[in-house]
This record gives sequence, structure tokens and C-alpha cells, in this order.
Amino acid sequence: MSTPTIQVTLVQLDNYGPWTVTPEPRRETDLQSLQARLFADVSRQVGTGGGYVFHSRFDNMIAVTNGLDDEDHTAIQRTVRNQYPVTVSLSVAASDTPAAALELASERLQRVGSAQDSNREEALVGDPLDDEARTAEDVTVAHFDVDDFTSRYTDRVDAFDAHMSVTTAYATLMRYLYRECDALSFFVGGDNIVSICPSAEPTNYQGAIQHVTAETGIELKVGIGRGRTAHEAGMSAKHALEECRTNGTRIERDLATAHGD
Ligand SMILES: Nc1nc2c(ncn2[C@@H]2O[C@H](COP(=O)(O)OP(=O)(O)OP(=O)(O)O)[C@@H](O)[C@H]2O)c(=O)[nH]1
Repeated sequence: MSTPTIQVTLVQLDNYGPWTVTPEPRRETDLQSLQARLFADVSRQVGTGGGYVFHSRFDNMIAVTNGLDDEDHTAIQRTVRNQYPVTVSLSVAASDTPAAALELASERLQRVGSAQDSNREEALVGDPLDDEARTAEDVTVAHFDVDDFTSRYTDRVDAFDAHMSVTTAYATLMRYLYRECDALSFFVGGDNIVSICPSAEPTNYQGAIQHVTAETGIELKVGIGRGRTAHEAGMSAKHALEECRTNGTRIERDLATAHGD
């Protein structure tokens, strides 16, 4: 059987920086609205194929696209082109760790042109995985959640304090998992952080949770799931997180066949 392989797609807006100030600086709320709508559309399309996309910096989005082929990628570019005053370039790469796949995807896109090159429009580089090379364990998702965030923070401290607490925990976890385990972590709202972890080698979840508590005082729990796509692995992770809630545990794995949806 093939080694589990994660497929990542870097989504980058073409020549967006210059556009935001041409012919003069555009209203910030208009840019925010455009970015949010564009992310929502890309998310729906990637999600239909079983992938996950994270908004990252909005002008650069990071997607886990196991199961999405060339046609799916072209369809994303078409949707954006038909609905927005901007276009997107896409770079696909696969590797045994998420960090390595994203590094490769980034290098490929950098090679075909700068993010601010007016001649680079709708580049599509890299090759999606062949279906025969895919396995049921290609994607590992770890869904982290702050323990009792509502009673400890939301209902107790002011909203900005709660926001700072969760983003500090996020930054600490993100750095640890990237440096120690080659995983990519993203804040997805509320008190939730989704990490895309390597399937091919173990991830130190215990170490990550302990590190965040030692650095920030914030206690996390995590559900871990695997699947053929990000969606399958993510659903499996959500079920594992429910097990944490039921059992009062900090780490649960759902290695059984991924739940449908
Ligand atoms: N993106 C995302 N956000 C979620 C999810 N579940 C909860 N949230 C968000 O997280 C906030 C807190 O919810 P919970 O995590 O269930 O609440 P809690 O007080 O931490 O309780 P426990 O998680 O049981 O310890 C909610 O208001 C939502 O904004 C999820 O699966 N995905």
C-alpha cells in the first residue's frame, strides 16, 4: 500500500496588492466584504469535493484537497473569474507531511511568477494525486477545543479578553505543531483550532496540549480523525472530540471508518 500522502493547494489572488490601491486606495470594508465572500465561495467548492480550505491571510488561502482533481481546480478558478474583479492562481502539491506539501506548492507558484506580477493570471501548477495512489489514511485532522471556554471566558471576561486568550492559545499551538510535527494549524472560529497533521508519522498531541497550558494557562482537548479526504478525517475528529466531552478526557482518536457526514 502507498504511504499516506497529503495533498495541499495554495490559493493565491493574482496581483491583489496593486488592485487594492488602483486607481486609489479602496474602502477597507469593501475589501473585507470581497475577501469574506470569496472565501465562502472557495470553501463551498472545495468542500463539495471533500476538501477543507482555511482563509489564512485571505489573499492566500490554504486548502487540503485530497480527492480534488485538475477539473475541480479549474472550476474554482472559473467561479472566481466569473463573479469577482480578481482571479486566483492555484498550486497543488503532495507530500508525506502537510508542511512539506505546502512548501512545495509555494515554491511551484513562486517559480511561475510573483503574487504582484500583472502577467501571472490564473496559473494552475502541480499535479493532483492519482486516484490509485490515494489511501483511506491520507488525511489526519486534529480538532482542538478550549476546555469550558464558555464558562471560563465568554461568560466571565470581556469579549476582547476572550478573543486574546483564544488567539494566544492558537499562536502557541500553531508554532509548536509546525516546528515539532510538520503540522499546519488554523483557527476556525469560537474556541476551535483545526490542525492538519502528518499521517505517516506520530504527532505529539500530549506534548502540544501541555506546552499550550504551560505557556498560556489555557487547557485544550483534541479529537483526532483520519480519512481519505479532509472532510472524512474532520468528521471523524469531531466525533472523537465528542468522546472527550463524554469521557472527560483530553485526547481521543477515532480510527474507525470515517463517518459519512
Ligand atoms: N468552527 C467551529 N466552531 C465551533 C465548533 N463547535 C463549537 N464551535 C464554536 O465554539 C464556541 C464554544 O463552543 P464549545 O466549544 O462547544 O463550548 P465550551 O464552553 O468550550 O464547552 P466544551 O467544548 O464542552 O468544553 C461556540 O460558540 C462556537 O462558536 C465546531 O465544530 N467548529
